[in-house]
Amino acid sequence: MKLKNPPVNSLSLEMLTELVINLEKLENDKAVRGLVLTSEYPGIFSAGLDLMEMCGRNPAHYAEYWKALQEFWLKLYQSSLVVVAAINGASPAGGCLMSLICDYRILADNPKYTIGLNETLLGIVAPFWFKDTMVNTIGHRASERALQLGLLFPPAEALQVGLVDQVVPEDKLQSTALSVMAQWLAIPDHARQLTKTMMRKPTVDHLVKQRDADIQNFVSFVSRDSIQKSLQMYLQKLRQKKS
Ligand SMILES: CCCCCCCCCCCC/C=C/CC(=O)SCCNC(=O)CCNC(=O)[C@H](O)C(C)(C)COP(=O)(O)OP(=O)(O)OC[C@H]1O[C@@H](n2cnc3c(N)ncnc32)[C@H](O)[C@@H]1OP(=O)(O)O
Repeated sequence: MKLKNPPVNSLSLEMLTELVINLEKLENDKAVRGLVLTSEYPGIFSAGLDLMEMCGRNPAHYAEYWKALQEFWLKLYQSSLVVVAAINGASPAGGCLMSLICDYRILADNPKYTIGLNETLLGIVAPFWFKDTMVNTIGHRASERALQLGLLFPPAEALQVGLVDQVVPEDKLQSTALSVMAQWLAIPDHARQLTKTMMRKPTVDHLVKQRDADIQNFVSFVSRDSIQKSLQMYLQKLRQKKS
């Protein structure tokens, strides 16, 4: 599955909705057992959540957006398919989250392709289920440091901390993803799927139990004037970077 939402594959409401529909289709197709997630645009895997969905909108929109993000996370995290992320570009915040919910992550070796949950740099806070997903991957101490500092790791550091499973030359990314997929598909589906469910259930239950409260938290947090100002300033900085 190729992410395709120019210019930076930000996770807009429309993109999240399409991703969920496509995932459902693949899950229901008996001929499909695995999925490689990559970007149509080498250089950018995904810029994460679409900041335009979080700026200057009304509470009903924020609630709808957050619910769609939760839905996407729940679908992909619980997918019965083998999901391999072939990360061919920068992967900040929601882009990193999307990689973390796959079963295996391969990052192309390019110093520009940084990955991490950098929310604090925007003056916002990674919600508990982003944090849980990261802790499940790299452990508590490394997550605490990475989350507080909003670290974006270049490939060698991402590998060292365990945020990705493999770093490979850019031209070997897709072939490596296919050989990793073959290795995972050699395991009987039912045994692998039950194991995945068992490993992920506590994290899934944590969100499912608090879904509505989490939406309310997001809506009231993002509606604050101070948060709106931080997000606007961040967007301005991104735009000024060009000039
Ligand atoms: C008690 C505690 C209570 C806690 C309650 C918690 C409640 C929840 C809190 C809220 C949590 C919200 C979580 C958010 C997670 C996120 O994902 S936020 C998004 C973070 N993303 C980023 O920081 C990435 C920003 N982008 C970049 O760094 C770069 O764009 C790039 C490296 C991806 C690509 O660089 P480059 O190729 O040079 O492109 P640019 O010129 O920078 O960008 C082109 C174009 O795209 C726009 N853009 C970039 N990113 C985004 C984005 N994420 N959303 C929307 N738009 C984006 C950028 O502004 C440019 O636009 P223009 O062409 O200038 O118009």
